[in-house]
Amino acid sequence: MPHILVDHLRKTYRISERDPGVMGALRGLVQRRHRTVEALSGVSFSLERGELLGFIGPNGAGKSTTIKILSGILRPDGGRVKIDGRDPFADRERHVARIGVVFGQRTQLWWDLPVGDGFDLLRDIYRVDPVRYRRTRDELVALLHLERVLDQPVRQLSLGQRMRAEIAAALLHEPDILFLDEPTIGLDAPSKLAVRDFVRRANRERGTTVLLTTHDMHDIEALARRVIVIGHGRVLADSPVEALRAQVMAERRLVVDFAQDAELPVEVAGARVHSRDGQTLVLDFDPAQTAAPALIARIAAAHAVEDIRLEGLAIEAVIARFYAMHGAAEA
Ligand SMILES: Nc1ncnc2c1ncn2[C@@H]1O[C@H](COP(=O)(O)OP(=O)(O)OP(=O)(O)O)[C@@H](O)[C@H]1O
Repeated sequence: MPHILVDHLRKTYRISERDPGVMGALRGLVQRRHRTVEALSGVSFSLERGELLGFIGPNGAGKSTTIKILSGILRPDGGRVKIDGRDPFADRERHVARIGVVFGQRTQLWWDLPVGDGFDLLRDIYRVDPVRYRRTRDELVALLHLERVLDQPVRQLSLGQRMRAEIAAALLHEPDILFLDEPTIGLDAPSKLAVRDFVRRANRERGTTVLLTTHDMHDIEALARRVIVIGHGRVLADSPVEALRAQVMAERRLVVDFAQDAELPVEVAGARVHSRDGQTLVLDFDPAQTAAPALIARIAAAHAVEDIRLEGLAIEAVIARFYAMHGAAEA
């Protein structure tokens, strides 16, 4: 059985609605109206031990709902989840002992307590053996550079310091699985790099299974080999990052800088003119139809050229195209 099995997961939220204004509020006291939002409409996937999965999708796609169900916080309305053979909601107590969860937007530490005291409380909550705890804590403190913040209350930390403390807190009990919901949100570049580096190491060196949701495609490029794209509560794609790129991106792009006095061609055989700006021409072409070396040679032979470069498409653009192809706009 896979480490994590998610089978036709469904979740619907019920939202109470009222008409605007005082009359609406009064009417709402007597008669409540409800609307339902289908957050997950049959999500299925599985993960083997030690995988690192990027879980992406536009706002409102159902990513956080999935993580809340996988971490035993929410009960699904339909479908099945098995993690290490356990049902996360029904078997919550044993389940939480084996997982670590980080929600980028929320803290699991105690706002007014110094970081180190919060760690000690978690040791007691998870009943971690004191010797193991000291070893793991010291290791995490060193790896995440937390030495200087251990005595500081959480509310005084910068966002980057807090996020590093949150990640340490999620790992103090040495879980096999880490759920990270937007762990790099709002962080500056060095803090993002530190978080990514740490997550990569936890996955590679400890074999921790990681499920990561993010809107930062650099996180995906740096960490995930496999991605699941979800939109409108459904899995739209489940594939290696490279396969997703290839599927969406049949075309490649060639940028040609012509010499100062050269006249730019109106058309180029085998390519489509995407744009022109001064002496620069941007061409799109299908590599299955036109070989890049032949195209470059043809242009260089016919024109005075200063520079030619082939561009890969940034993962952001790949994902944006993918959403557009599947009509997966923001919910
Ligand atoms: N507690 C809730 N009550 C009502 N509706 C909710 C609740 N939580 C989520 N939803 C709705 O369920 C849908 C899925 O939300 P979810 O938070 O899982 O999406 P997401 O992919 O994590 O989005 P984001 O990228 O914006 O964090 C959305 O339409 C959202 O408005």
